[in-house]
Amino acid sequence: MFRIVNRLIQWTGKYKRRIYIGFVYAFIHSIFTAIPIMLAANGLSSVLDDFNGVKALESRDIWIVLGAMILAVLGRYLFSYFRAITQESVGYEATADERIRLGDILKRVSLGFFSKNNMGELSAAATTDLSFMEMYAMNMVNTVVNGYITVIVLIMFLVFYSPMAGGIALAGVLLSALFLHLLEARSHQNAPIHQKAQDDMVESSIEYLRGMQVVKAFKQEGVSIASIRKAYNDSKKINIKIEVEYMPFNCLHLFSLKAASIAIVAVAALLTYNGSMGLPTMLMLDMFSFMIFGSVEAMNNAAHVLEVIDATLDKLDGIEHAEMIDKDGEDISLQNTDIAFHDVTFSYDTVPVLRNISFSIPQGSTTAIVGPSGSGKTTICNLIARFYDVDSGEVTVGGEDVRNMTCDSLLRNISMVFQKVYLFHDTIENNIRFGNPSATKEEIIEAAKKARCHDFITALPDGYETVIGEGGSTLSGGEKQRISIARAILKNANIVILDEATASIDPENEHLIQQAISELTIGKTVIVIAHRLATIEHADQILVVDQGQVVQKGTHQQLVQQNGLYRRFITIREQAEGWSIA
Ligand SMILES: Nc1ncnc2c1ncn2[C@@H]1O[C@H](COP(=O)(O)OP(=O)(O)OP(=O)(O)O)[C@@H](O)[C@H]1O
Repeated sequence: MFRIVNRLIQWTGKYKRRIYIGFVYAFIHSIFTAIPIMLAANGLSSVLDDFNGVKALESRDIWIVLGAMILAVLGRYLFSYFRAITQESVGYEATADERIRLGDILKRVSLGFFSKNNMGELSAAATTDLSFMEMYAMNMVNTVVNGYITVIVLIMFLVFYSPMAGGIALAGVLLSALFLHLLEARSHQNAPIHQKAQDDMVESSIEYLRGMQVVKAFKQEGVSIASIRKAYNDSKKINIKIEVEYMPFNCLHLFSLKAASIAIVAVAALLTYNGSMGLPTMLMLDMFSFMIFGSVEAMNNAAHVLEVIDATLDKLDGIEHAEMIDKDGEDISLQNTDIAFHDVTFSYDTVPVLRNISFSIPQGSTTAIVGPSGSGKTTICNLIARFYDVDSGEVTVGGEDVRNMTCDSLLRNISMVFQKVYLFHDTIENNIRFGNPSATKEEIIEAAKKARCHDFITALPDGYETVIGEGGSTLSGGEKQRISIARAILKNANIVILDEATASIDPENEHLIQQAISELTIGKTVIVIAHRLATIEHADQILVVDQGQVVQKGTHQQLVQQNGLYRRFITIREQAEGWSIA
């Protein structure tokens, strides 16, 4: 238990000093807890002396005892307050820092990390797991360390009056600690299972909500509900299993403390009966016996919670030690935006996706990448942005190997417009501002105008302040696309990577999107995964990709002369768009 508490304290990093100061306050608080009982016993002793005619009780003595008791009680609450304000907020502050740290790390790991790690697990780490830490971390430090500080201080007082009673109290605490240790061992096995059940619950809930449209369209509520129900059921089962398994240890832990209380009362009574202890001391020991273990009784709950915290810290450690793709990168300012692939080979796992690819894209030119689905077009774009690292060969931007650069310094130069637009659950203004956090409102409106979205935004009741539903669900596909282009226009990076929409958009929207893209790409180095004939035809260079290789390279005029994949591809597109090769 103390190992985990220590780990927890180390996790709080720069705040741990406040935790240690809190321990000192807890120690003083415990002394003030014992003092009123001693004073009450002293007062009672004086009353008895007066009653027995040994020494007359003076009113001054009564006032001194009463005053000291009031001061001790005030001292107790004061130090309890000091401890709380010093320690309690550490959990919230350390958790907030951890969330920011996780965000930074996740931004800098390879995208492969997200395929290898379960999304439910990652989401739970940043949400439910950290909320659990937020709520319980300091609570546990208080329960365990401050609890034992209180019990040790009270045992010391007890030993002062009766070594035997003190010995019994110590034996009770040690015995209860043994049962707690056994409970902890069980908990250690159950905590990861408990956490996995939690992660599965988060994962299936996210999956269910994400897939709601498909679920409804295919009337398959039953199928998706089955997996969510299984996750909830598993979580219920593990919680019941934990309760049942812990019951005997909980009982033994409490029994050993209660038995020690009773034994202290019995010993005190016996010593008083023998005449070796006065009545006031006996009453004081009785009072101690009822309150001494109060601070350690709740330790059984702490044992389990600490095991869950331990498993959570393991998980956070795993994320924190994830390899950052740019850990050796430097902040480099590019002199130009020429892009080149030199004999690049890449695989997501072991199966090669790109094989020995070489090409170059001069600054300011437009390159269209075409090819069948799954041929590797998106992968090429992902390598330019260094979402992954190549297996062999080299990708250079502005003559620099992208592996020499930090993600931030590389991505400063790149704007990406994805086919699948993601808008945050925030105002339209903030969604556009994402392209440049320091942009003024005027610059945002300017970008929105260029992206042809100003008119529809101002027609909304809250205009730029309109909060977009999660994933942009309150806007049409074309509107979302234009907002994402406004975001990229605002970023004003010199390289634009564009994944042209394949989904059919109505002609009016398509026209507006094309105008927005023209504004975005003026004077830039453009790489476009192209589907529209007009885009392909007007590109300065076309790369035809097939099965992970660049099989043809040239302008439209050059490639249509060749009897290759490009010609077949264009014929199919012409049929789809009703064109013919000139
Ligand atoms: N994250 C990933 N993990 C593993 N394999 C992947 C991943 N992304 C893509 N692939 C595989 O790599 C290959 C190339 O995919 P890529 O997305 O680059 O093709 P594409 O030409 O862009 O396809 P499309 O036109 O359908 O978008 C495909 O076989 C795909 O299944």
